[in-house]
Amino acid sequence: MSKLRVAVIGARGRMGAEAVKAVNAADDLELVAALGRDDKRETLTEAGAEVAVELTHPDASPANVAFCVRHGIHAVVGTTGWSEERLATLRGQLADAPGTGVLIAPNFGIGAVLTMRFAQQAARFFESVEIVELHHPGKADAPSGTAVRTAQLIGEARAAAGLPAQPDATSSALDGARGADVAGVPVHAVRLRGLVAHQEVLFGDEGETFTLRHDSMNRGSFMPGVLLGVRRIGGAPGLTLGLEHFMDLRGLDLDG
Ligand SMILES: NC(=O)C1=CN([C@@H]2O[C@H](COP(=O)(O)OP(=O)(O)OC[C@H]3O[C@@H](n4cnc5c(N)ncnc54)[C@H](O)[C@@H]3O)[C@@H](O)[C@H]2O)C=CC1
Ligand SMILES: O=C(O)C1=N[C@H](C(=O)O)C[C@H](O)C1
Repeated sequence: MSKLRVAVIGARGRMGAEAVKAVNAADDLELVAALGRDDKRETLTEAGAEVAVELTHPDASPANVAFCVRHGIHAVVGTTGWSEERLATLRGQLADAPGTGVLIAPNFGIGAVLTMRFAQQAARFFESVEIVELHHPGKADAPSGTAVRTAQLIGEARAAAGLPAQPDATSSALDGARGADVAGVPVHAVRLRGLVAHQEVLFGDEGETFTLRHDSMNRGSFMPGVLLGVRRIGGAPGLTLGLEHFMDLRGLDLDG
């Protein structure tokens, strides 16, 4: 059986280095290119990459992915910062590249995907909800892509259930004290030496609170999700948003 030819873009970064190790350790995958910031994108085509894992910086990711799509290379993207505008541009690029697949996953951690799903399911039952994401101090963006996606999913679930905006009597606050408003959900970002990637979703209502927490203790935690994406993306043309689409979530279906 021939091996799937995989490239890693951002290969010398924290996540990219881990992805290089994971691809090298997989019997069914062959690492054909490992690109750093100064390498030409043409290295991907010269190496005959079939799938590229993209783990760079929000400012660099759209151009890297556009190159892949133009050359029929499937992309598994973990980089954050994919705004609606950037996604719309990518959808246009994919329309001209039938057969090419791009997975954009805010978080490759299985527990993080489940946290998002459970938060979506719990959202309609509580008056209040806030998100606290906690990361290493080297992280470029805030709030995290995972927190933004979680807040969007909660906001959609609250709207679908007809819930009003959350009550909040704050009339005097220092800038930032109530976090960033994402889809009506306050999101707070902590940056602390010693942390890797963590998130709490706090729900509250009369007399009770309910907290979902996920912790990635190391970047190896993301690799089963990266490899799942690499193996599945060739069979999923177009844009896939979120690793959950490649996971069997039967029994965790969203109703309504
Ligand atoms: N989806 C997920 O599960 C995860 C996503 N991430 C995201 O992945 C991205 C990278 O995170 P880290 O590895 O921690 O960052 P990092 O800063 O350690 O690594 C990024 C690497 O990309 C390189 N780079 C920048 N521009 C480039 C370009 N145009 N071409 C090739 N390489 C380029 C940098 O030189 C650096 O080596 C961030 O957006 C982060 O939020 C991080 C962890 C998990
Ligand atoms: O930069 C990180 O480290 C992480 N980035 C992703 C995000 O922004 O959600 C995923 C995870 O939180 C780790």
